[in-house]
Amino acid sequence: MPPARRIALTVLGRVLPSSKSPGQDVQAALDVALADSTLDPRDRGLATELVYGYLRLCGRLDYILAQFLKNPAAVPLAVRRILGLAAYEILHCAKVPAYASVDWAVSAVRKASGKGLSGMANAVLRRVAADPGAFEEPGFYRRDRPSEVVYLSRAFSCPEWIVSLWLGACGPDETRQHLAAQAEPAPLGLRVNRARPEAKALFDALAALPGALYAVFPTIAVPTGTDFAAAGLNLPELLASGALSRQSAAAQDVLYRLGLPEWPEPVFDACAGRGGKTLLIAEAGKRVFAADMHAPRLAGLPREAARLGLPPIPAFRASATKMALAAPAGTILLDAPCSGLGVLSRRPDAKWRRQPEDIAGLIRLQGAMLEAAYANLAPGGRLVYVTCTIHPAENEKAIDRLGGRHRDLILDSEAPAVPDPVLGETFYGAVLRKPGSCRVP
Ligand SMILES: C[S@@+](CC[C@H](N)C(=O)[O-])C[C@H]1O[C@@H](n2cnc3c(N)ncnc32)[C@H](O)[C@@H]1O
Repeated sequence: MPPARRIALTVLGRVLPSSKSPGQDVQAALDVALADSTLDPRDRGLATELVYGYLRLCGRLDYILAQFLKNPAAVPLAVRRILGLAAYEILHCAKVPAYASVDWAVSAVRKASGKGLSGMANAVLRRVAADPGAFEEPGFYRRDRPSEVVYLSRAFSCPEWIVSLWLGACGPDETRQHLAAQAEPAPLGLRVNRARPEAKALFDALAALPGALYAVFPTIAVPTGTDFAAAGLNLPELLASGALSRQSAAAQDVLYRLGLPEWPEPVFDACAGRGGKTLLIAEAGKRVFAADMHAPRLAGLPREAARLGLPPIPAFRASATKMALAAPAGTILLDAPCSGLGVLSRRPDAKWRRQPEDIAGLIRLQGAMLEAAYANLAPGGRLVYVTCTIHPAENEKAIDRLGGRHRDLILDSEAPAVPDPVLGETFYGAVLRKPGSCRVP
């Protein structure tokens, strides 16, 4: 089997949940598989595209293939995955000729399960390749007159429980926008290091890239696959020198929508993870310190601060549910662990790995964090709550519950979890205030 497909199938086997495993995080599984391999850069790119593309669309691909199989349930899982990956290539990888996808997949099926199924694989994939336009027709997914939830789930490759949740929470129009966004690749988000003197010139050059989707200083979004070299920009060098960082544009945008420049200092980023938002806040000229429950996630922060030419950022391991700040913070940022349903275009594994029963535990954790943060907030201080999900119980209702317990809490502003057709990702945020005036040093 060609190496990029072999790696992609191995990674998918580790990421998608099974009776034996809840499935691994896609980027972690891909990093391990690529580190073990000797793939050239082109094949690494292809393996990455196949893994992410398949995860985005596998619900829809399974449905398509099932229409051409006599008894889909009888086809072994390994064979279904090979067919699904080849169907993804045929329908979505313009650079790979369909005959090449059919060839490798038929040989792989023969190797995995014998000659009988390879004939079936050949026939099915040729039928998929014969009329790709048929799968763009809504009627293809409605032949048996399914419910709206089942139809949307098939056509947009999204589990039924998420479709139902969104229909109930935001109605049919917004649901379709969220569904369309999660079925497309997320753009490449970039953050210009505004602490650098050349920041404005670099921003202007990036904003002028053909196809640039979003450019509001210091944030840029461009389609994946944008040719930076053609515009005279050396992306690896700009990243290595600290002039630029990769960061989802929607993740940056939510902080500005929540009034970042006005947040009182110092800012305590209590769920800093690898420090994406911590570093943005530091680049914006704010004093910031950071914590996370998982120490290894914080390990790269000193290196990142040095890359960006920032002073060292104090960081420590701590649970935000047991916050005990020695000195009060002007702003406490809770970029809370959540179900991630707003960033499925970037993390498509989450829709297959998350289960509806996970939500109750997340709501409890978010509630405990909000409670602890509010208790640690100085009078006049801000509590900024952010999630990357589209789930009212983790968003507005989490704030309502906190407000129900603390009648003095003031809701300063809110960034609702509405669809973003340009950036393809949805964040929620709220800025809460404790009465009084902020007198933090
Ligand atoms: C949404 S991610 C943060 C992403 C990060 N702020 C960024 O911009 O890159 C949520 C983070 O919460 C952390 N976390 C989970 N439970 C926690 C807890 N009880 N206390 C503090 N952090 C926690 C996770 O380790 C994870 O890094």
